[in-house]
Amino acid sequence: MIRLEKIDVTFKQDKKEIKAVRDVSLEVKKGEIFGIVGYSGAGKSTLVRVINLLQRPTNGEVKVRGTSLTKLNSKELREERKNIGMIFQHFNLMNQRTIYDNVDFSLKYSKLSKAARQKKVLDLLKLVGLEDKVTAYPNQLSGGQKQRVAIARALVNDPEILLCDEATSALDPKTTAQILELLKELNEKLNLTIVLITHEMQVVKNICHRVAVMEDGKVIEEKRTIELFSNPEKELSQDFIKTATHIDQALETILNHQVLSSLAVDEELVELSYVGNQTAEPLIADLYSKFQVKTNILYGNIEIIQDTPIGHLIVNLKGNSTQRSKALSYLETQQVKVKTIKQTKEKQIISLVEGGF
Ligand SMILES: Nc1ncnc2c1ncn2[C@@H]1O[C@H](COP(=O)(O)OP(=O)(O)OP(=O)(O)O)[C@@H](O)[C@H]1O
Repeated sequence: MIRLEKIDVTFKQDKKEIKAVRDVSLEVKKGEIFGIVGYSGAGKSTLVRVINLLQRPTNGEVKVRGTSLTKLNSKELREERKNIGMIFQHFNLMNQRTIYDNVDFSLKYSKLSKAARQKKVLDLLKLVGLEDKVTAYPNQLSGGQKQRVAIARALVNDPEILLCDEATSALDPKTTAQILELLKELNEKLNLTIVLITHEMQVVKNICHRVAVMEDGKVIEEKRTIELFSNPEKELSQDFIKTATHIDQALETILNHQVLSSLAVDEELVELSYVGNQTAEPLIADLYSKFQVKTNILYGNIEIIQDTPIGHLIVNLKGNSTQRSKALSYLETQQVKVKTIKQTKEKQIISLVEGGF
């Protein structure tokens, strides 16, 4: 549906060049929800605006349904853009007009009859759950409701593509979840292709099928969401995942907590992660029966991403170092990823004791 080929965007500012997007190639398939995630300044907004040529690339090709947008004249481009709706963080509604008029405005050049046009607007407002707000004004609506109006407006020309530029960033978590649910519904009902940019991995986790991670204008990792969550390769991706699974907060709490973080010589603090339907309990029971290693779970979290559970645990393993090492190897044979967070080196302690401490 969308193909970006070797896109560069360079801005010139006070004789300085800012390379906002560097050599990005991406493909988004029809009916897909594709996420672009990155910190502020990574180039996400610039890249998403390239898709409908709100931002012309300095180099590279933008193809939508096989058509090269950069080669179209302005009339052809206007026509092609009808196929691409867009919503923004701050909704961009016209405050002096009613909700009905805000949606209807985008049909200004449509060839629909008056009755068909009216039906279209009312149907869309119903689709986004605002049939009772037809005569209200934007400042009488909540943030979530305003975004619903913006979604209705973006869909008025029956586009196949919806671009979402930080569409939930101004909303509280509950409203964010409701808007994401609506986007998911529209994706399924209308087979709408959605490209969504965000700095929140939580958003990606909830609805994206695939995701690209951007840093410094480049796409540094791109894969299915489940794969990114189960096997993030780049450090930045790992950081993002930690914020979505809350494992970073858990670790901080544990490491700052004297009782939790102080380890005896036969203990080890370990992070375990696993994907799929296995649960941790039988494995943990195995660690005791097979290797006499006792496991104390300090934190546990299971995310369901596209119907697949992904588990993260922080555990304290207690046993002698040979037993612990065998237990960890065993976990790895069971497709559990193991990362030691903290251990007390026995040798160090022995040498301190021998040294008279
Ligand atoms: N019109 C412009 N002129 C000059 N520089 C720009 C322009 N638009 C964006 N930039 C710069 O390009 C870089 C990428 O900005 P962009 O807005 O695409 O990033 P982003 O990842 O969307 O960040 P944010 O979420 O904060 O908007 C930044 O350094 C920004 O300052």
